[in-house]
Amino acid sequence: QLRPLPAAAAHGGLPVDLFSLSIASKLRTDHNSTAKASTDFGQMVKAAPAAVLHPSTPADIAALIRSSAASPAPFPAAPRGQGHSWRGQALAAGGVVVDMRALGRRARINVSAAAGEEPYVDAGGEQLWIDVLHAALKHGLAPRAWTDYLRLTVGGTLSNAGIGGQAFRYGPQIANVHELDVVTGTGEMVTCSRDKNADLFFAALGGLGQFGVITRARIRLERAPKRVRWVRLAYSDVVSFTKDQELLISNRASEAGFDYVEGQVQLNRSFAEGPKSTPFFSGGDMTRLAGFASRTGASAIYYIEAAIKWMYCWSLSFEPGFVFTKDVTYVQFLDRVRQEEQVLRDANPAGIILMYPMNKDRWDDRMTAVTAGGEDDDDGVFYAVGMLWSALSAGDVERLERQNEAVLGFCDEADIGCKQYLPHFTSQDGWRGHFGAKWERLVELKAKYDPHAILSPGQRIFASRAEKAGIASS
Ligand SMILES: Cc1cc2nc3c(=O)[nH]c(=O)nc-3n(C[C@H](O)[C@H](O)[C@H](O)COP(=O)(O)OP(=O)(O)OC[C@H]3O[C@@H](n4cnc5c(N)ncnc54)[C@H](O)[C@@H]3O)c2cc1C
Repeated sequence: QLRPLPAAAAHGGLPVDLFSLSIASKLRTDHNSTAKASTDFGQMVKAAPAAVLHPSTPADIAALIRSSAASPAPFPAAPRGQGHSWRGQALAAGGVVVDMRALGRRARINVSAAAGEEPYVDAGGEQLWIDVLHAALKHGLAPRAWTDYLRLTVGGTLSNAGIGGQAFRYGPQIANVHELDVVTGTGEMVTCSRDKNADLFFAALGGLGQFGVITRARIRLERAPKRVRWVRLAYSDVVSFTKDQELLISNRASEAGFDYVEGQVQLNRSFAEGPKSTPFFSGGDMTRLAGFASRTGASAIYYIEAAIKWMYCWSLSFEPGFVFTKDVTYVQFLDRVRQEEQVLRDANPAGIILMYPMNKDRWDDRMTAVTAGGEDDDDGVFYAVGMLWSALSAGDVERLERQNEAVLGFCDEADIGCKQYLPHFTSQDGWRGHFGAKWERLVELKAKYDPHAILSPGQRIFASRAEKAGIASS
């Protein structure tokens, strides 16, 4: 059952004059359109917008936002990419959801591969990473930093960070962007980069949609390998597993050809409950792994997943005989989660745990995204741990939420410097703690670029003027 998003629909509805603007024909108010924009991938919350905008150009988005900003009661507006959020981050209760994918009906991916110049791609914020990949590959090129799953939009992942197994080496996707076009919360269309309107550039990258709508990103490209060797190494103890992960992300190893390093934890019991084979592991491999798990009595089997351009001999401590390799095309490798997703959906497992080792120095601290660990951490390594649970039956959501809270509570008590990726808080104190030293700057930039708190209200970081008035009068 979907829960209504609390405290979000406090303003007085859309001003009628919005429908007299040039964008009127692009606003949909029918039930189908608003219902689709009322929830997201997580299906845990719902909040209906009054209308959905199908923009043809970034100027349409600017017109919408200007109209809100000029109204005596500004209404919320949220860009929606693929809606692959799960806490209502792309919803706009009573306001307008901007269906970014409508922009992509025009070809908005342009690759620049002039001889002697560093190649890049200009991609619309609404474009899917899989389409960016295919466009770049026509020139033998590809972006360097990926999410594991490619059917997410450029604007959606750049608003968070965009992490995957390449981040230890190249940083998250936000660290691989040269320039952005952004429509701010005052309806201005601004081009920004490290040298031009730099405060907006750094704010928007990892900015949870709070400072502007990203309508174009210039993304760094490099020559794409045709094939890669995809490797999985199995471990029965977590200490050897993490020691080897950290060895593989060290400079020495990455210079030796490792482009991608990720970890996966498979709970012992899931050998009985999970799929009998996967696109990577054959039925025979799974039987051997299940035997290994039961022989060692380990509560979990840990895999390092890596991609290398050539086979490399290294003093790793994986279980002898438990190295699995596959030679695949680069596209098969990057798009591997697509196939695995189907298998996992059919097998209906309760979830998977991923562990990505990261080098902190590949993250640019001027950007809004925050990372775990303190400045005094000597080794500069932190882990992104993804606990991807699915609720399969009634009561599961509450149970899983309690489980997540317990994990966060444990990290707190054990003083493990931990930050949420794709964060969710119900109070501003929670957000203040999340952003830490960046919070005051964030408040200043919000006042500059979205003074009426119009944008992406589903993140629930800043209250709109109407909400503040509601809070004051209640
Ligand atoms: C199956 C699945 C796999 C995933 N895999 C990964 C992964 O490997 N790595 C990773 O880092 N993350 C991953 N994620 C998380 C994902 O990156 C985020 O949920 C991301 O926001 C999804 O992009 P989207 O296009 O669906 O964004 P939406 O859910 O549509 O939007 C997310 C937020 O960004 C805002 N927004 C959307 N578009 C723009 C824009 N153009 N400009 C400014 N703000 C915008 C929205 O208003 C909202 O607040 C995954 C999520 C799912 C469901």
